[in-house]
Amino acid sequence: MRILGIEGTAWAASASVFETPDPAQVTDDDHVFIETDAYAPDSGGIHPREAAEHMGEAIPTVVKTAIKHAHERAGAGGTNGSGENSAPIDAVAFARGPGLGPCLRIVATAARAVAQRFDVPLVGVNHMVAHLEVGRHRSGFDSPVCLNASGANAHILGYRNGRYRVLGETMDTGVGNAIDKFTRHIGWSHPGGPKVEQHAKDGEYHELPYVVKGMDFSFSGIMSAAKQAVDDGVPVEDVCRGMEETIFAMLTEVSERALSLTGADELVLGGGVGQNDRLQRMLGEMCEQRGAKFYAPEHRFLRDNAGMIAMLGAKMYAAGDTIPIEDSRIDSNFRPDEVAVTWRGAEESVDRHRTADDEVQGAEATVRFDGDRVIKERVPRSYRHPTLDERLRTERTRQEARLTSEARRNGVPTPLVRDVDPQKSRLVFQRVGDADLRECLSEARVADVGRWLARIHDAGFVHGDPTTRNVRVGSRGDRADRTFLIDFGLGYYTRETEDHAMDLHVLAQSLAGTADDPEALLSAAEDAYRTESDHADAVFASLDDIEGRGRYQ
Ligand SMILES: C[C@@H](O)[C@H](NC(=O)OP(=O)(O)OC[C@H]1O[C@@H](n2cnc3c(N)ncnc32)[C@H](O)[C@@H]1O)C(=O)O
Ligand SMILES: Nc1ncnc2c1ncn2[C@@H]1O[C@H](COP(=O)(O)OP(=O)(O)OP(=O)(O)O)[C@@H](O)[C@H]1O
Ligand SMILES: [Fe+2]
Repeated sequence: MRILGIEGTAWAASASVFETPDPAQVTDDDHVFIETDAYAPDSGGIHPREAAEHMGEAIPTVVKTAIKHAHERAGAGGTNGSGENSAPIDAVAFARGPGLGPCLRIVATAARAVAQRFDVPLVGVNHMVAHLEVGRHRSGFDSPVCLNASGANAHILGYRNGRYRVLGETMDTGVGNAIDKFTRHIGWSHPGGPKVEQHAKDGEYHELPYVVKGMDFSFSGIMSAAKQAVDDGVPVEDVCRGMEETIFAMLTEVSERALSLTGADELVLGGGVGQNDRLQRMLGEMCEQRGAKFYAPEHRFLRDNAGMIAMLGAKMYAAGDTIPIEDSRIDSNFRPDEVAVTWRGAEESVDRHRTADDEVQGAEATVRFDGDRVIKERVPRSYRHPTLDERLRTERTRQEARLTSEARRNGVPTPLVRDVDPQKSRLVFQRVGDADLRECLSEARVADVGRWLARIHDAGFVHGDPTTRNVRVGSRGDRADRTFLIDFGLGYYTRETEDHAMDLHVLAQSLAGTADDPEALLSAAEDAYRTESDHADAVFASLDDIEGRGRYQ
């Protein structure tokens, strides 16, 4: 099978030829040819009009080069015969979105023209799914969690029941764009990522805000603080180092959380920021320490490139997932979780249960069971800078002790705190429940969670990570069947409705990531929240806002 791929969502005018005997798996006979013409702005960031002008000029040329290459391959014994008029390809795959509308239109027009010329089918590819499928394909992993760290995006995805679920994502800008905005502020040319990497090598760690909420994260506070630090005279190398240490530790932490939540033991990386060596080393180290496998594709497959479009195009074409020309319009806000994944079996899922014994490795702590006591220790994470690591562990341990008790005082079942030692990042709790909620989901239990969240919000704080693994259910330590909230380490005091809504959003994401029928469960939680809360309308308005926010402008 030979597929022509075309990419041009923002800066890379790129065409490729992907040839494979079996699109379902990586083989020694896979052949990838990529021709890219990059747009580099003279000043500032990417200008949509200039980018589109670049696409208009460069796409026809790179496509021509790729077609010539396909003809050569076909002549060299390919499956489609040779000669100017016979089709040297089986299908044309193009990036349908997300991306800049004017650029996408040029790509789609070129793809339609080539498909018509050779009378072959058209395949419309989601660029973000391509960023993750290229890693999955080349790693040979079965069912990895995927971290996409690209310019306009940042999210962590897992496959379940025919869709890629967004387990966590940025609450504001993409990770590359955040870095590029900082470098623009200090007058460095676009793209800024590689320059930050270079300067960080000579820098000392400078502390910046660290913002993780469940598996979501935010960059805006870090970026304002980074700009301010440079304006205040902190050496730029130190700020670059601080940015890398902070941002990449956040991405590594959420990746570890996603592995822990889903029980997966494979991680793949995608996106242009994935070329950063420090990010790759942090992810590699985290995976090694938890016994998971990590794969990062070569740089030419990480940054935007048509190779990944053709590779996913081949899988889709083999699954019969082609589109008629009249349905091939672009979608500049195309989300990865909108894609019906036709090329993978519904039974494959990142969703494996761990067998329970007397020790559990959580996302950030080791939990030991000792009779009716639970000893939770936040073990150092060597991938993090030691100063940041120490700060996070002590702060979270203190906060967890405080908020677990405060929730209890507000009528929310939580374990009793028997001992706390912030220096050693160690807590001793009463053991509660018989199982994690994720193993025995029911509407009544999820409704309890909605009710408990409303109570703590009315009391002026959030849980910060209300996933189905941070709820214990059962009768241990009590007579009746009860639903306990645990793991308040990411909680904090706040009366902002947006922070309260984030708790509900994290719960929704975790249900989508672990339940077969998340909608009914989520409604149960939301109904209970509505009944219990003093300010439900404002919280739900804010939740709509969070969930409707476009990430791809
Ligand atoms: C929608 C699509 O157009 C968009 N593409 C995109 O953002 O290009 P990509 O090639 O995936 O990523 C580019 C970003 O990657 C950053 N980057 C490149 N090399 C880097 C490095 N060594 N360290 C950190 N960032 C780096 C650049 O600064 C830039 O922000 C996306 O995938 O979000
Ligand atoms: N008090 C408790 N009683 C019973 N089981 C507990 C208790 N505390 C923790 N556990 C068990 O240990 C697991 C990990 O605990 P916890 O969530 O506190 O750690 P963590 O490292 O923060 O995990 P994560 O961030 O992945 O949720 C829980 O999912 C639960 O199964
Ligand atoms: Fe990209």
